[in-house]
Amino acid sequence: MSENAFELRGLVKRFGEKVAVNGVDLAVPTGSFFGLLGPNGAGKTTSLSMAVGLLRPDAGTAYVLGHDVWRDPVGAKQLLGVLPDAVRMFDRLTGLELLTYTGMLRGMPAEQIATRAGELLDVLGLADAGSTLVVDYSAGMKKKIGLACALLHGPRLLVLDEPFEAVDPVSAATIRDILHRFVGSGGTVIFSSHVMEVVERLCSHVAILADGVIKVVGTLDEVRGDRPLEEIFVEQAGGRTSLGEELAWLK
Ligand SMILES: Nc1ncnc2c1ncn2[C@@H]1O[C@H](COP(=O)(O)OP(=O)(O)OP(=O)(O)O)[C@@H](O)[C@H]1O
Repeated sequence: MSENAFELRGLVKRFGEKVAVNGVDLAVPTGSFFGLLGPNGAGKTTSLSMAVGLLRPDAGTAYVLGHDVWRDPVGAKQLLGVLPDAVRMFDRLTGLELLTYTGMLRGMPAEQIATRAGELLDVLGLADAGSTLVVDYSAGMKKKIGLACALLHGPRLLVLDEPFEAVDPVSAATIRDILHRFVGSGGTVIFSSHVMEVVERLCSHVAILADGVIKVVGTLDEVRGDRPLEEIFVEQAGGRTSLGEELAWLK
């Protein structure tokens, strides 16, 4: 097995004049719980979208357990579970229908789809919402059904864009348990987040992305040293903009 579950080499993406991602290199060791941090607009979603085959890069390559995502998409995607950011789902389906459809697209046997879909809906607290249209789900429920879709086929690498955003604390604890079990069984997780506590609590490795480049990367202990992770983040992300006279009227 490849030493790195996930490898990005020289990823670049421009939108017109804007260079959103400016040569991202990242190696995610197999079995790691990897947090990708960065301020708003840093290029996290753009990098992860290119890395999982959802957005074509202008340059660079992405490998999932040795499979080139763009040259061998079938090989890569069999091993990959993805929770995209703005979850683009077929939301006129119920939760159960969406899982069933996802399983069929994956070529899974009907019986296996039914068993796993039922278990996922149960564990994620969506059993009662199994017959509700996804379009009528709350933001947190959409996140959870997106995660269920990512897990259904039993991937070996999970790439999750802000999986804890909008999720209540009980569900967040369940998701943490699921991800811990996944990593414990040899899987690899990479997720983006703005929440330092979540990253410090969960991650073995961390990278900070700002202005479309990786500023710092390593094990959690290597990156934070003896300082709070938030301090490193603020430093790498360009520091705080302090208020002068601006918004003085906001009294
Ligand atoms: N489709 C697009 N068209 C034009 N510009 C885009 C597009 N997608 C992203 N961008 C720009 O690329 C930059 C990086 O955006 P991206 O969504 O990757 O950031 P992010 O780190 O995920 O931010 P956030 O934490 O706010 O979700 C931003 O300046 C954004 O405006």
